[in-house]
Amino acid sequence: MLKVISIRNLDHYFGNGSLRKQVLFNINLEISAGEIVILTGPSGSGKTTLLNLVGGLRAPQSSSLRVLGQELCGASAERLVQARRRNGYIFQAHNLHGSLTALQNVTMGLELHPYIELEEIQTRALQILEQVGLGNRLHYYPDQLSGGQKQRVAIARALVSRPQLVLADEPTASLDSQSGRDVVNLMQKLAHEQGCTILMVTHDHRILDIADRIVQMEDGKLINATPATIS
Ligand SMILES: Nc1ncnc2c1ncn2[C@@H]1O[C@H](COP(=O)(O)OP(=O)(O)OP(=O)(O)O)[C@@H](O)[C@H]1O
Repeated sequence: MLKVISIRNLDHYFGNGSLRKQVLFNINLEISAGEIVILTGPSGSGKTTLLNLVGGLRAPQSSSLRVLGQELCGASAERLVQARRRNGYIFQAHNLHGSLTALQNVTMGLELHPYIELEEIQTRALQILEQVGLGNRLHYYPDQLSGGQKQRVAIARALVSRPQLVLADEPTASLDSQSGRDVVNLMQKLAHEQGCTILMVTHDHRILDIADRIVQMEDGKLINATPATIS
């Protein structure tokens, strides 16, 4: 099966000289198309660093990190930007633009894709906002939406370009348990419909069941990679 993510012997360091500190140690991980993988572990264990490397938000320093067939180790800044644009991102703090409506925030997710016609952009944005249950909130600004609704806009924005890979960092952290559950159910449903792969960092034990596989990190190392059903 096609490997969407393939990481071999990956180390990562922050800082220089005497401040240089290793935060990832010999990471090996493969994720197949359509898998939902949760990355969990204690604070400071390196989860966000790994997610950011996979997303091209940081440059990998050594060994091999292939995402959607492209090697990111040694890639130019321009190649990393291109790699970033192919993925969908969902963050804890949703990162919506406060001065744009729900609809405008979602269309922005498509405007980076110059080959998609304006009319198609509008159609897809309306359709996905309907799918996330916000068809009646299209012209609301983030301030006028609840935490869960904002996060649903963020999901719509991440998925509207139908990316093959979605990276999510603590997408439920700011939500109450019901909203958190709704948000991950929605991610799971849309990902299955679109056939996309999800790599999600979370501390939230209430949502581990949506994963096909749970990967545990500790002190910069992967300590297991169990099927979700066993955990
Ligand atoms: N920009 C940076 N510069 C220097 N050190 C960093 C930087 N970002 C992270 N670190 C260090 O790297 C280690 C891993 O951090 P990371 O944020 O990846 O952990 P995490 O598992 O995602 O933690 P949390 O669950 O608290 O978000 C920590 O020791 C952290 O202090």
